[in-house]
Amino acid sequence: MTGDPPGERAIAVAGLKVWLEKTLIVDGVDLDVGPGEWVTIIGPNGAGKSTALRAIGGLLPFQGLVELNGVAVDKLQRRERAKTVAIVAQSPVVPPAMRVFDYVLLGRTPYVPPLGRESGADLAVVDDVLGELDLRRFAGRRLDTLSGGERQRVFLARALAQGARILLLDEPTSALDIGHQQEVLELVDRLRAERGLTVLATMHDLTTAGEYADRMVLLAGGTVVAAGPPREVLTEANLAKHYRVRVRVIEGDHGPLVVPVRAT
Ligand SMILES: Nc1ncnc2c1ncn2[C@@H]1O[C@H](COP(=O)(O)OP(=O)(O)OP(=O)(O)O)[C@@H](O)[C@H]1O
Repeated sequence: MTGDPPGERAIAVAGLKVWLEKTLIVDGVDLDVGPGEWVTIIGPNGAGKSTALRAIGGLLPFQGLVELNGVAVDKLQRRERAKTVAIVAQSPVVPPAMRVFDYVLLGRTPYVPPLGRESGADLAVVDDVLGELDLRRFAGRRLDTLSGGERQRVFLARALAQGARILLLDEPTSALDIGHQQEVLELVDRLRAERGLTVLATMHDLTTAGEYADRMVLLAGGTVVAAGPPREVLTEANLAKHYRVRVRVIEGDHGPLVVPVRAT
């Protein structure tokens, strides 16, 4: 249950084009994500996944339509946008000496009045989020003393403290071992259910991506070349064509298992 009106789309993208340094990187992408849904964008290196995600989050200029909860992202003021959508970047730049609590508190910036300070309510939100993500014991620790998995949870905590219902995750598990990958993805999935979050992610591990996504979008050369439930996207033919690899796709308990096989 998300509390959203039925039939609404949390994210609607049509004809999205993004140029970087005069090069067309995202070339006419269409995609929709329903409230409470988890959609994952996959595709080979350089396909344009991060660029598309950043444009959808309003961080890059683009051509085409991007609506978040029915409002064009480029029409949202910065603060309103931050209350609507939270982005966890692939490798967020963090001040290394900053303490975990202060970093997560940055998520409350859109709620702090100009020239004002965070309220007691903001501090309480941060404390709640730290509790929910099992991070209270790290509240006073410097960010540069955390392990990769702990740091990834802190990035998520900051995004959650923002109070946005749409979460954009750019390779949320790339630096993590399989145990921590699972931990972070389970956490996102639980929060999605409990808070009615909508998730649009990019991921490289195809089997894991397929286990958590309701639907997938395969991007290659800046365009959508396949979209649908994991079973329809993660096919041997699609992966051979767009990743130039030989794989076996085996039916697993929670979706297709993608196993690379030697060419010779
Ligand atoms: N500032 C830039 N100027 C020109 N080209 C850029 C710029 N930034 C990125 N690119 C190019 O845009 C293309 C898409 O990059 P993007 O990071 O969106 O791909 P990706 O699918 O997320 O890749 P990866 O899986 O490697 O993270 C790449 O070829 C990259 O070199």
